[in-house]
Amino acid sequence: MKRTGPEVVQLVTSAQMRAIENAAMAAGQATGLQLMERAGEAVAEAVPDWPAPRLAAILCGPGNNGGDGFVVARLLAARGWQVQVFAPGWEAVFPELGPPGPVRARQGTDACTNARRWRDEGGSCRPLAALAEVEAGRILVVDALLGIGQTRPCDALLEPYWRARARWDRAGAEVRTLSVDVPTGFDCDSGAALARRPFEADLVVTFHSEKPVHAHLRAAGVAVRVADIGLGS
Ligand SMILES: NC(=O)C1=CN([C@@H]2O[C@H](COP(=O)(O)OP(=O)(O)OC[C@H]3O[C@@H](n4cnc5c(N)ncnc54)[C@H](OP(=O)(O)O)[C@@H]3O)[C@@H](O)[C@H]2O)[C@@H](O)CC1
Ligand SMILES: [K+]
Repeated sequence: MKRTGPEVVQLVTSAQMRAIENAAMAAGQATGLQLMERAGEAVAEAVPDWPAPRLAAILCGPGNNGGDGFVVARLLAARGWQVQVFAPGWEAVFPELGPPGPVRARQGTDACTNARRWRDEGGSCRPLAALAEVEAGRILVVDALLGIGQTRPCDALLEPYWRARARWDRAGAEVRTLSVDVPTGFDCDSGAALARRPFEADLVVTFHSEKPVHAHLRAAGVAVRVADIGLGS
């Protein structure tokens, strides 16, 4: 019997990932918007085809990780999913979110372009606190709150999710969880927790290469999928 050694995975840090993306964009290989679209497509492809009724609760943060989430929202809605987007910091694009809070999305980004596209195609957003109103049923939670850009504690962003999750679990809801790139609450490069209770993903879809955090997650039994978004090897 042929013996095989442990799988060797090439890990890429957040800074290396940004350099790879910037080099591809500078070389005209892809625009940031195209990379974001491919990232969102890869996540949407990883979503299981659940029978209806099924709700995708998509949590979109203020940066480009949130931008990936808006792409996923659009693609899942086109696939017939009921979609609700919860988007802290996006009050400038979605007035229904009410007055601005402490988290603010930056304007003029690729994430902003995708937030506007979601709005222009008829999508709306709700504040994170409204997660508590989601009826317990078959729920897919897509965590696009924070990705490789997270460097500081984020308990305030996760608290509404954990409160809603406790209620869903008590009511016997069928909940699955998917994180875009990096589960919210983890430092990408050290794998250290940035929250008392980081997001717990059944599946993480990351792009181009695994980052150090993914080795920690895989060791803990989390499924990690690496998607090719056309950045070369
Ligand atoms: N072309 C590309 O680059 C591609 C990127 N892609 C995707 O982009 C992701 C990286 O995007 P990113 O760099 O915008 O970082 P991200 O993780 O969204 O967070 C930064 C934002 O969050 C904020 N923030 C941070 N901590 C916070 C906290 N505790 N609580 C509250 N807010 C907090 C922070 O705010 P600030 O620090 O400015 O106050 C900033 O606004 C990457 O993971 C991948 O998913 C793909 O589409 C492929 C192409
Ligand atoms: K995430």
